[in-house]
Amino acid sequence: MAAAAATPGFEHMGLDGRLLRAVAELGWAAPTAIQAEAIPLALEGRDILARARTGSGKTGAYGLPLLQHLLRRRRYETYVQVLETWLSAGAQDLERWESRAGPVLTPPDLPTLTKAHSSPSLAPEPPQGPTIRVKRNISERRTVRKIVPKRNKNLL
Ligand SMILES: Nc1ncnc2c1ncn2[C@@H]1O[C@H](COP(=O)(O)OP(=O)(O)OP(=O)(O)O)[C@@H](O)[C@H]1O
Repeated sequence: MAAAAATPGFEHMGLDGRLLRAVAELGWAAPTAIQAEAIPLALEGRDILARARTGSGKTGAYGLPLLQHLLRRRRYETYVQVLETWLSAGAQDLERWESRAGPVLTPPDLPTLTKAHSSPSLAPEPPQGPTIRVKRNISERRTVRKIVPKRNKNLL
């Protein structure tokens, strides 16, 4: 698709660097006419009704702003969306679901959502080691902790 004559490059549109790299990899040196008009307006959040002939680059005209919007979404929104997808899919096994969705959710050159391990595990508790009792002396201003192994509990 030929770019519009004298059209500034994609880099002047405020597109995310990752999209600029993708566009360069596609060999798109400059936006087509419909892209040059539509992308800046779409990035501003304006509603657009556009018409251009087939093969004129309309897909990029709406696709690039759409991708930019998705890339800029806050992590929390993405997290909620991932959870909703997971729940609606009815997957029983989070690990299996992640192994399927992981490559889609976190392409190698995008910032990743790291998995948190703070939730309680459903796996049976591992055998406990020696019991350690903690005694706090709350009568003092500073909390004093005494850690006394069970075998020395007679010291308490
Ligand atoms: N800025 C650009 N520079 C060079 N090539 C481009 C550019 N934008 C799109 N193209 C290429 O032009 C071709 C046609 O683009 P595209 O399919 O987006 O057009 P379209 O207007 O959406 O077509 P249709 O009306 O058939 O849906 C594709 O091969 C696409 O990769």
